[in-house]
Amino acid sequence: MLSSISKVSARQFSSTASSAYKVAIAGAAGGIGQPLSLLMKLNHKVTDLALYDLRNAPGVAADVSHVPTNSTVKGYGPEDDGLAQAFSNADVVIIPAGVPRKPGMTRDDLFNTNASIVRDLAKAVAEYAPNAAICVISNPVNSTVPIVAEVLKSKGTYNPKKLFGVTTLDVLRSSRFLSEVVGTDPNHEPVTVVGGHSGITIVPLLSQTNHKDLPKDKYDALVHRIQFGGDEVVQAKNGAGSATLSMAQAGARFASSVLNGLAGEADVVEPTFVDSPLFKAEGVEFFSSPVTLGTEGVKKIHALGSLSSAEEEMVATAKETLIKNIAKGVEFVKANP
Ligand SMILES: NC(=O)C1=CN([C@@H]2O[C@H](COP(=O)(O)OP(=O)(O)OC[C@H]3O[C@@H](n4cnc5c(N)ncnc54)[C@H](O)[C@@H]3O)[C@@H](O)[C@H]2O)C=CC1
Ligand SMILES: O=C([O-])CC(=O)C(=O)O
Repeated sequence: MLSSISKVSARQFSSTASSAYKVAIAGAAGGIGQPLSLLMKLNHKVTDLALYDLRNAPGVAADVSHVPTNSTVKGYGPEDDGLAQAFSNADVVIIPAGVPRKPGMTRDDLFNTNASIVRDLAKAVAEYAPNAAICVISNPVNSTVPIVAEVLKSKGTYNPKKLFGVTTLDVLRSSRFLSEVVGTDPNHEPVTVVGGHSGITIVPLLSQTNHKDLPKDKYDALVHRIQFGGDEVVQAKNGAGSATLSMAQAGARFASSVLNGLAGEADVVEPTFVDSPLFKAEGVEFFSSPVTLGTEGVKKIHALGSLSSAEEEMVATAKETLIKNIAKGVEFVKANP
């Protein structure tokens, strides 16, 4: 029997439903964008792949287009209404556009540059692809997702069921790092990760795995590694950027799950950062938890389930930070519409 992770991986490239989708990627020539474009080219549900970037998207498109799957690939730059052409009629828009971290920076340090990039791309989605499911990769995700929501609200096209912050890399890392600690196959170690996508807002629910009794030192080190896994890559790349290849796999898995949901497949569940009722009463407008994906986007937002006391504490801390990160995004759009 396939484990849940294997099932998700097997479905990433499959075409079980009769479906034909246009996927647009903004930032397609970047470190994430290029391998993500390749992985989306391998997805048989994608029939039209539109690659947009400020530079070099036509080159990436020409390259990827030689892969023999049943889709057309076109690359667009900002000239000749390229953004309109790339986004128009897209079913899914994936946004990895923006600058990555260098050593010593937090994701929040990217806000000043990436906020306006994401705001402007959100305006284009509102205009050219108002029905698209939007997958936001650009950091800081805890703020860029509220930025997109705020722009879409101002344009009257906000659909909370179709806006997703991509937190899948935290899920992949959790499986991998847990399997390293316990000496198992990561394919058999699904881990639910909730909260947000930065440091202490990343909360892995290890008490819901088969390894809830890890010794405290191992547990603490594992949680820290999951929360700060991004830093490991930033430091190893030593100024040349952050995670790109593992992020491309995470982004492709998430976007493929969105497509599987749109195609009507059953039981497609991924943790993702969405407009969520879970802690709205406490002022937390967006929160990541497992979400069932369906034909209209979000079908069901799942509650967190039972938590250990350590997890309860981490969720409480995450909520405090998230409230601030979300407000920062909302205020940015209000001040800079
Ligand atoms: N959500 C997550 O888990 C993760 C998010 N990230 C974030 O993804 C973003 C991209 O990272 P990389 O691909 O490594 O960066 P990169 O610098 O290699 O690529 C970014 C691309 O975006 C393009 N770009 C910039 N402004 C644009 C605009 N207005 N329209 C279209 N394209 C534009 C650039 O030309 C470049 O090709 C960063 O913000 C990074 O922090 C990275 C890893 C994981
Ligand atoms: O660490 C970063 O800046 C990139 C990122 O979000 C990750 O790798 O999780």
